[in-house]
Amino acid sequence: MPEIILKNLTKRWNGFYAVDNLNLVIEDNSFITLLGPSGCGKTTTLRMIAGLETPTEGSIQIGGVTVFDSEKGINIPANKRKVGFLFQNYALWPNMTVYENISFGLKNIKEEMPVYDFVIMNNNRMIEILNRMQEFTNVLKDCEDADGKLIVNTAKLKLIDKYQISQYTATTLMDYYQNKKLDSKEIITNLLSANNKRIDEYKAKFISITEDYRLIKDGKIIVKNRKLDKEEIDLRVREVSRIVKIGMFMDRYPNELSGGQQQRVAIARTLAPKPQVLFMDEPLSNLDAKLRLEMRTELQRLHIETNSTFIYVTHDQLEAMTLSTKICLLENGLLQQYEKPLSIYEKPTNLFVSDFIGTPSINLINAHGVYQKDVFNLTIWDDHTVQFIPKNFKNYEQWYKQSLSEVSENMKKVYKVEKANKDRAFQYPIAKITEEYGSIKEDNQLNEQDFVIGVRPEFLNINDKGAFSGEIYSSMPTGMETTVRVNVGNYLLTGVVFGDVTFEIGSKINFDFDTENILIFSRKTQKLICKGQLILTSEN
Ligand SMILES: Nc1ncnc2c1ncn2[C@@H]1O[C@H](COP(=O)(O)OP(=O)(O)OP(=O)(O)O)[C@@H](O)[C@H]1O
Repeated sequence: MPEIILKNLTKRWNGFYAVDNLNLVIEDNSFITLLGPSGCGKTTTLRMIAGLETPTEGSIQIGGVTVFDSEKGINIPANKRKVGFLFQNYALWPNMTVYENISFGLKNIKEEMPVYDFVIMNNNRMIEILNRMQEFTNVLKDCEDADGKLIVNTAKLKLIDKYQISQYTATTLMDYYQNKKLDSKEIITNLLSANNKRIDEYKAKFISITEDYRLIKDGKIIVKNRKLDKEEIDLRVREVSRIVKIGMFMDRYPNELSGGQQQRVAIARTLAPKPQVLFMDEPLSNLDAKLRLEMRTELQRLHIETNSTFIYVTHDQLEAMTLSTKICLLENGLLQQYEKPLSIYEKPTNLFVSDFIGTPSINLINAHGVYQKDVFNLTIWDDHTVQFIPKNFKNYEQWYKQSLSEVSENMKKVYKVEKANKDRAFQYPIAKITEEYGSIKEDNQLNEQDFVIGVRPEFLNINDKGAFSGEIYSSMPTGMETTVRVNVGNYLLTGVVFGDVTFEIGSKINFDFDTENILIFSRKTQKLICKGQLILTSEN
């Protein structure tokens, strides 16, 4: 499956940048989620790659083929990009059976394709099956009722499923069985001679046949602009139905299926034409919570089984975390981070990413202080003096200079053209019991001594020996874990305690951060500086 390369991809509507200079390499066989809050440009990005939206600038390559290039004037339409779509409103045709819903699109395909000999292919397949006579009769015997009568539909499905054959081949095999003409030796001899006759006819026309039944002439695979054969259509329908486990519903109408089953049919319909890339725009958002979870598992399996590249749009960070090989996190049309889910969770590049990823959200704490002798000496929560000891990090001055210059580079870009939507910094949340007004520093007053500490809830370690003290503000046990909020002065911290634990509201507790996984960001540039440890030095 192909690699997708986006270069300087931009979509602009007048002064509004929906997607701004996006550069991305989507590796073969990956499962990418485009993630971000509402309006950040996810759907626009997906639609541009798929060919449903024309970018303003940039280029798109799919599998080495340039499908869009604003400078070279290339724009291959969506139906020629070999891509499949699955949207949240998957609308199956109500007047068609499941089989017809899946096969309908296949009947309309007409393109250059190799020519196969399905007669020889099916004869050989039947020979293989009949050579294992005992197994074959056992399969059919399993489908007899108490009176020894074959239940035809069940038997057909069983054969299709077990031997991965089409319904036509299954019918022929059942005819042999039901008419008691099951002298396998004789049938095999007849099938072989029919094959030899066809091969001789080909030879007379200087045509030979490959192991996978494609025809060859003058050393070249014969290719024809043709429609799919009914045998090919049936094999494809059966193959995709097996993958999404709907083989038994082929004759039902959509209104005779549950929501999850309908969604599976929609997936099968999308997979049937073998798209190079599968685009999914919030395909699970219409399903209830339980079904969503089930379908997530199905999608993960589907990705492995089909070996395709999946591009998935969601605003649900949990869905992105659990499904993707990589997350492409967008905000306000700009790429924030493109990495494996856990790397994003553990090392978010900036405050926006740290806050967007993770449930419950990360605790963000404003800090002020100086960097001396490889350590940050800081004041947090108005009156606590703490030390942040960085892990594998040196030379903050240099880091700050570099980070500031990168930000001002971006600013230059921002002001070069009018970007109506690019003039605000991310307003990160600081949890407090009561809101204060007028105390928030303006961006232009911030400097290299302003920081934000980030603590994931699982690193809040409530224990008697903890150096910090606080009070339980709320406690929400789920059985498996308890989400607890602790207040320190006017500030609130969220923690997750694993196991069946409860806390009394209002009780005094001690805590610390017993880990090297605490994050420190620059408040001025909002970028991650490094990870490290946070220890209390004194509390006034
Ligand atoms: N045709 C259009 N004309 C003008 N602006 C548009 C148009 N289509 C989309 N936008 C704007 O572009 C921005 C990005 O839209 P997009 O649909 O890509 O967001 P999204 O991240 O998919 O959001 P959601 O999760 O809400 O679907 C939005 O602010 C939207 O209002």
